[in-house]
Amino acid sequence: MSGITHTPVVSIAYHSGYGHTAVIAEAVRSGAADAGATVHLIKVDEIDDAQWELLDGSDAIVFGSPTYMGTASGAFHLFAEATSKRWFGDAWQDKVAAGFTNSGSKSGDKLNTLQYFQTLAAQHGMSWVNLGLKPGWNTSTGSENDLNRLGFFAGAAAQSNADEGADAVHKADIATAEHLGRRVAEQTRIVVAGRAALVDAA
Ligand SMILES: Cc1cc2nc3c(=O)[nH]c(=O)nc-3n(C[C@H](O)[C@H](O)[C@H](O)COP(=O)(O)O)c2cc1C
Repeated sequence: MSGITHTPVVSIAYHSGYGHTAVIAEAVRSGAADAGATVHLIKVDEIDDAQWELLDGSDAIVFGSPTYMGTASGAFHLFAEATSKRWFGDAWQDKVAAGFTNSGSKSGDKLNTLQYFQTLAAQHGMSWVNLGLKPGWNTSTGSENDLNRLGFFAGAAAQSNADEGADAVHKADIATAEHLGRRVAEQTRIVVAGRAALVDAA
C-alpha cells in the first residue's frame, strides 16, 4: 500500500426551477464536504465545457432534480440526453452514482424520479449508492422531524409545501440530504482506495 490518502471527488449535477431543490443540493454538498470529499456543485441547465470536464474527472456523480409531472424536470432530461456523448466512450463507467429529488406532495411520484436516475446511472455503467437509512416517521412515536421522514431507500427525497419558498425547505429533509452526501463521500473513498490498493498489489 502506498499510504496515500485518497480524497474522493464528488460532483452534484442538479436542476432546480424555483430554488427548493437547490437547498437539498447544497445539503448534499455540505454532507460530502463534511466527510472529506472535494465537491463540485453543477447546475445542469447552465453547464459549460469546464464543468463537463469536472464531471468526467469525478469519482462520484450525484443526480438531483425536482419531480415535475412524475419524473425529473425537462431541464434535467436535456442534460441526461447530453450525457450520451459520455456514454459512447464509456467515460463514466464504474463511477459511483446516487440521487435526490424534491416535490410538492409527500409522495408526488418521487420514486419514479429516483428510479430514472438509477436507470441513467446503469446506462453509464455506474455503481449506485442508496440512502442507507431506515424509514422514519412510521411509528406512533416517530415524527416528521425524523431522518428519512418520507421513507425512501433509493435516494434522498424531500417535500416542499407548494405555497412556501425555498427558505421553508424541511429541516429533516435537509438533514437526510446531508446524510446522503456523507454516505456518497464515504462509499466513494472506499472505492477509490480499493482501486488504488489493487494497482499497488499488481
Ligand atoms: C411543471 C411542474 C410539475 C410538477 N409536478 C409535480 C409532481 O409530479 N409531483 C409533485 O409532488 N409535485 C410536482 N410539482 C411541484 C414541485 O415538485 C415542487 O414545487 C418543488 O418544490 C419544486 O422544486 P424547485 O423549486 O427546485 O423547482 C411540479 C411543479 C411544476 C412546476
